[in-house]
Amino acid sequence: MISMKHWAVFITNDSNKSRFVHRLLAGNVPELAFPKGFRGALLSKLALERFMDEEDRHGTKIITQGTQQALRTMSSGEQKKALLNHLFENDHDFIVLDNPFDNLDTGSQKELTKTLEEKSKQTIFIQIISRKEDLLSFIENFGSLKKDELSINQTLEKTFTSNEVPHYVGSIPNALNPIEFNHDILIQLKDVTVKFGNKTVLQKLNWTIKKGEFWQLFGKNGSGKTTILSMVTGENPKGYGQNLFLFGKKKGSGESIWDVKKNIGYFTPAMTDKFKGYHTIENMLVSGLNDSIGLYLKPTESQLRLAKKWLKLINLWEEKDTLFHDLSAGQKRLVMTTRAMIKRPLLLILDEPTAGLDDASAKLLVDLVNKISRESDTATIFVSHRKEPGLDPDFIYELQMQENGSTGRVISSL
Ligand SMILES: Nc1ncnc2c1ncn2[C@@H]1O[C@H](COP(=O)(O)OP(=O)(O)OP(=O)(O)O)[C@@H](O)[C@H]1O
Repeated sequence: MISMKHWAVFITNDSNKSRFVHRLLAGNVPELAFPKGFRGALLSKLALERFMDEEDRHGTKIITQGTQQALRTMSSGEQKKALLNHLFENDHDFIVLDNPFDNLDTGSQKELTKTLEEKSKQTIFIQIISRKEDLLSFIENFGSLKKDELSINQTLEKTFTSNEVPHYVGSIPNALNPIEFNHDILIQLKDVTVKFGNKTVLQKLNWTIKKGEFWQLFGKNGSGKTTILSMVTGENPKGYGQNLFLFGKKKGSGESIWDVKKNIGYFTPAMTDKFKGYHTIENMLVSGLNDSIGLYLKPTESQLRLAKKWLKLINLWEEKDTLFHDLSAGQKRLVMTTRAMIKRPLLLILDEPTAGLDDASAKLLVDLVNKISRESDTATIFVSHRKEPGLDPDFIYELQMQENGSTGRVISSL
């Protein structure tokens, strides 16, 4: 009988995680002393992405056979549960859990913890982990991955080396061409309801976002956070015919999607993961001024001067010619947040910007967002399941799931 030795492998933004996971699944990590022929499976965002692609391209339902709904339209929690059930139904000796709690609300985290605890008697788990608070309590073997090198640590304490968080230098740079908007209210939802088929997802929501306000959008998996964001960005056709006002205009009153988008800076980590281009980080920043990903026009002197100010602020000026592709995950997030902010939009939307980051990088990003909110009159919506230590929003908009759709409530933290 094989002993149930579970592992946590701590990674930082410098670790070559995907190479390591690949080696693990191929049975190529002798440090863990797994028997030959041990069969492993992977619970990760990438694994989910593959199932979604398969469904999009060939209509093949593999992990959601019991339902009509497309995997891609499910909430993160629903997707993870579907994949985990699928993995448990098949015979595996070990399962690699790549940051399993990312994108999960606290209720779903507890539920997942319980399931994993139960299953830990039959299946070996290897938790790839970047936030200390996520450690599964039944794990007693620890390693850390620096670049490609796995070191085995005797104790948990030895696994964590403190990362110094540097401070930002200077203040948030001004806009090149400030956006003219002379009203106080940016976004207003009055009794907005959204249904998919028979299912009501949002029920009579009321939300007013004013200039300069800092909001955290909070709610369980499946409560409708992504849906409400797609109403705010004007992308969701379900906004037509409702009392939805975007930057002073009623949705459907002849405004184009670009009229709305020019006022918004948007970042979600999926943008980074999918971004395959080879651009310098300087060009990446400048492209944020044109709302494009690549850079199609030669940047002007004033655009380059502005990019320099931002790069100095985030301590990446020395790296201006580095390819975006070659940055660490934490640096990429800082660049993408800055890129979303460089035009000084009226509204900055950051959708789970800290998911998958280690503690030090998450803190760095949170500090930047607090600073942006303090020093500019851009309003911010920060979506996160975690109570991010140090995040300092003015208000929380909480979606509360009810039987007939989520309702919203405002919690002031002023
Ligand atoms: N196009 C669609 N068709 C059917 N159902 C949908 C569609 N889009 C979303 N839903 C459902 O609406 C609900 C809300 O989904 P949404 O993605 O907005 O939640 P969320 O709060 O963002 O979740 P998470 O935190 O897990 O990302 C979910 O139950 C989801 O399955």
